[in-house]
Amino acid sequence: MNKADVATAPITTPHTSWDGPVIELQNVSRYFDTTCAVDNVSFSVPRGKVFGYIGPNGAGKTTSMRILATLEIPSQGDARVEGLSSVNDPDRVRTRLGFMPDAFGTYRNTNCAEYLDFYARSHGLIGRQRTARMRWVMDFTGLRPLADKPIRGLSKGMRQRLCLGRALIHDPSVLILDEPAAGLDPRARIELRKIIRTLAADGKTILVSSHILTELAEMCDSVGIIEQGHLLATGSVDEIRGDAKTHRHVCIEMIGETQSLVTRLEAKEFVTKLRVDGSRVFVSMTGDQDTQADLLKELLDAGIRVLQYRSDDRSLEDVFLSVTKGQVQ
Ligand SMILES: Nc1ncnc2c1ncn2[C@@H]1O[C@H](COP(=O)(O)OP(=O)(O)OP(=O)(O)O)[C@@H](O)[C@H]1O
Repeated sequence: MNKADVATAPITTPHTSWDGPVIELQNVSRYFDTTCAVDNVSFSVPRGKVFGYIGPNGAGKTTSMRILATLEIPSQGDARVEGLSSVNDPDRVRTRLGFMPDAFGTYRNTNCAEYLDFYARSHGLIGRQRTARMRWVMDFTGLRPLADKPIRGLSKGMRQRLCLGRALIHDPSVLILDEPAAGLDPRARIELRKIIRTLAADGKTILVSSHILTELAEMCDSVGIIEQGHLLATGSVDEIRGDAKTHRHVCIEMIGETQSLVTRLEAKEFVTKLRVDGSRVFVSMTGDQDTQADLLKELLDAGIRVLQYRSDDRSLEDVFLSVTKGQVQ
């Protein structure tokens, strides 16, 4: 390929036709002296999906992400990007992934455009290809009006965008985002969520960590909960919530004393748990939405004066608290 061909080549890194898991951790462990930061962790993410990595401080999220990003060597196991080993093939892995670390290290005297240009050059982008890629990243992240602004003058939200832009500059097929929403205001978080979903819709495979669990619920196709290096649960958000399709939690608020309602509910085989709090009765039950709707009809037909009848599905926070022990290492 001559120089002119390179300059007019499509602005994408070559993506493989790999159709296996795009991200894969296989029995990864990492020790720091006696601390086991990551303990035999395995999970995989298919192309175009977003995997949320949830855990308290010191759980091992950053260490696992750094291993995948070729910045840390595992004590055991392997991490793979499009089938390539982060341990044995780090150079090729780096061409396929963009890493947004939780701490933003910058050269403070540079401006946004210089910063992105530096990373574009580091990835070997040249000529019109580099210019076009820079333009795309600035437009996508909304940084174009700030191109000449010194980095030291950027808000937290804009810094995060710049850091994401840096991770995207070489058009990687995999993105690893370590706590990208930390410190952002609500609007910036919503915007970040949209950006991540847009990138996934474009075929990028994304591993994102957060302490902000409800954020992950909306953004991720599947999640993993990690604590003290152990992956405690993985699955889709519904699976993690405890099979929401077959287990339901309903809050019934009524006018009048609750005893007649409680007696009626206790007689139901599908009711597994009851708790009364003033005029409200919290019901755990097996069954689907028809079971839930039929119960409401029965209560109304029986003359029970229902004021409110609402699903009280467990939030990810509840799941997180019940799965983890609150231990920090
Ligand atoms: N370079 C290192 N040397 C020694 N211990 C380390 C090192 N890196 C991480 N650890 C330890 O490994 C454990 C996991 O840390 P890690 O940063 O991966 O957790 P995390 O889930 O990302 O936490 P946070 O949410 O606070 O960033 C912690 O006990 C941490 O102190």
